[in-house]
Amino acid sequence: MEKLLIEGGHSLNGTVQISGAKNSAVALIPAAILADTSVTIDNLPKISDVDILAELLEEIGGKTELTDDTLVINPENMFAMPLPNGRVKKLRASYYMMGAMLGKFKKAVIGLPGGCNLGPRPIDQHIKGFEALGAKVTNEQGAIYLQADELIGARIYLDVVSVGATINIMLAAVRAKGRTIIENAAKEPEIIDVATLLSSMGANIKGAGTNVIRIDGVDELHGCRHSIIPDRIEAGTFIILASAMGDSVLIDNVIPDHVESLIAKLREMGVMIDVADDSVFVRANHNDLRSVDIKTLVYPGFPTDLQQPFTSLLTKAEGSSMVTDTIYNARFKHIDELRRMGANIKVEGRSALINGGPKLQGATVRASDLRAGAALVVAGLMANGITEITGVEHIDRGYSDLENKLKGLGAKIWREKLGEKELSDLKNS
Ligand SMILES: CC(=O)N[C@H]1[C@@H](OP(=O)(O)OP(=O)(O)OC[C@H]2O[C@@H](n3ccc(=O)[nH]c3=O)[C@H](O)[C@@H]2O)O[C@H](CO)[C@@H](O)[C@@H]1O
Ligand SMILES: C=C(OP(=O)(O)O)C(=O)O
Repeated sequence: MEKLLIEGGHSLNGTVQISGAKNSAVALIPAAILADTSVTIDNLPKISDVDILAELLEEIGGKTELTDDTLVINPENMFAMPLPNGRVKKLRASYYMMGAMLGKFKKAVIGLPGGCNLGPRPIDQHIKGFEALGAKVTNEQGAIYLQADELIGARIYLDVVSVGATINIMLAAVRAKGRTIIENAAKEPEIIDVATLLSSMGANIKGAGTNVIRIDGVDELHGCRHSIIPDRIEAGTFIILASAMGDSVLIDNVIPDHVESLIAKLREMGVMIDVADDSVFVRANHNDLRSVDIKTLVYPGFPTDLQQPFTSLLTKAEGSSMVTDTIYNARFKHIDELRRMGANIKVEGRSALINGGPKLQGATVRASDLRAGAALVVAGLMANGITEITGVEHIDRGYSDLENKLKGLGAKIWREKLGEKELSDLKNS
């Protein structure tokens, strides 16, 4: 196990290239199960979620070849191998194995997913969708058993706007007989990316990116080549970092529309931002930031996945800011760690009240989840002195080459192995 060390207080300058989107990649890889021939996915981020999904495809008989940022998946010998335990528990997106295997084999056994611990993360809407398509679904000892004689298109209204349920139902429905209509669908850009890959494989999908998606099932899907969209959450994290510590930073390979809600809030805070076709240039005004309130919402609202790093930035803004997370009720595990660094933050229910101003101090802190890790990296770069961050494995789930990208901007950040005492303290904590 490793820790990240950051010497704070150095300003950031230069250009950073954004990688392909984690939340697309983790759906596109399982989607390849549905094809009869090889699928090639380009612009993959180098993250552990991608490695684990490729291993899961190997477990069910697939062949995968990862070179640089390209993954070739040969699904020809895949079979409906049950996956009740093991790797499926290590990430959230293993739930997409359910939709893809149900679509292809009409059956699947998949353990309940892992992923960031943000409070309850039920998958009832995924199951409601699979059942509407004709699958029998049971939950036995922490694994979901799915079985259908045939899948038949249906009209499905999602009670909760869910990214995962929208994509999972699409994955099963592309091979169902007849038309499926998903109403109250999620509209995140990653959903359009998955629909684009499935369409290149021969699927018939209309309306992805709106709240009504129509899918006409087809008998077979073939291989194709697809390049992943840029990661709007990684881009947003670097825009926040640049707003905190940048003199002038160009965040390149971005779709600026995807980060519009963030840019609007940063401009309210006094950050100077120029937007071009596929890049965002931040000229920070980082010693004179104004406080703002944010509320996380489904896309195109402010993304919950940027709430935690944004909270770190707000500790620098004079005055009181309120952060409300309407998507998850327990996405505040980073707050205790920020307090260790001297932040003045009170949590009440789904909101955090940040009294900004005093400079953070380096401390030893723990990343409890992926974006808590990002929040602590932002805080560490802002703080006086050295910050040590454990729980780096969470950060590695979703940020591609984070240290090198930051070093390229002038940050002092490095990685060390945990000593024996640190390991035993962690075990006992
Ligand atoms: C791998 C992936 O893409 N992860 C993203 C995905 O997670 P994930 O797909 O898990 O998130 P959802 O959009 O499904 O969840 C949104 C909300 O709906 C609730 N819900 C969801 C499904 C369900 O069946 N029942 C239910 O009640 C959840 O508890 C949550 O409160 O979207 C989240 C919201 O943008 C992001 O934070 C995650 O980064
Ligand atoms: C919550 C996240 O990831 P996951 O859904 O994979 O746990 C995230 O990317 O911020």
